[in-house]
Amino acid sequence: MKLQAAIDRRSLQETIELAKKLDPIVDIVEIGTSAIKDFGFAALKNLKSEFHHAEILFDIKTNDEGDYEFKSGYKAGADILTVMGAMDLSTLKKTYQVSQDFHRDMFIDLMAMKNQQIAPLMKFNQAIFGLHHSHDSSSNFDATDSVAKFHETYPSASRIAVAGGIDLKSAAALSKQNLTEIIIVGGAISGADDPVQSAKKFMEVIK
Ligand SMILES: O=C([C@H](O)CO)[C@H](O)[C@H](O)COP(=O)(O)O
Repeated sequence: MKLQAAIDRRSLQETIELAKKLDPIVDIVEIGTSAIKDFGFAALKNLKSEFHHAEILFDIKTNDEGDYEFKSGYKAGADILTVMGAMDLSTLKKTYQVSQDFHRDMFIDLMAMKNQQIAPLMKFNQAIFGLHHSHDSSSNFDATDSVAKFHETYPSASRIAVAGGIDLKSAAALSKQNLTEIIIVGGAISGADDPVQSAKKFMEVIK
């Protein structure tokens, strides 16, 4: 299982400094949606060249203009880009085509989608399917249960990621369950007093 550490709601300088500190420790560093919106690709495009170990994901949550946004994101250095699964299928076809052309990864964010709405997305068989509990939701999220239900319905989806308030306990449970390729941890790492130590603890729990 891989650890993706998400950096959200920080200044540009803090985002870049923390990304570089996390690079040697985690598998994927996520530049969160807030940073993409606040600063844009132009401010972040040199980051990848300063990385030595981790992959970099820009959480752009594409809704439309799939071709343009994905080409821009990969050219800015992303290894992985995100698109919202609930959007028009033509947008996902375009983002998938661009990801294949660039030989990089597409992450389909399944936020707020019902299990049965997801079936048409299975044709994107090399994509990462992200079970993502909304930051704004007040409902509880059982990550292992969501993964189990998704796997039962879509056994062919081999690349599963999960996000939304993941803590050490749920990381350990997901690791034991052994169905998830990537766990995404935001606040529990980037909001910790010592994000590097916190990331190390998550790595210990999942390896
Ligand atoms: O993608 C995210 C969210 O939509 C805000 O942009 C977060 O990075 C993701 O949910 C992980 O963060 P935590 O829920 O704080 O672990």
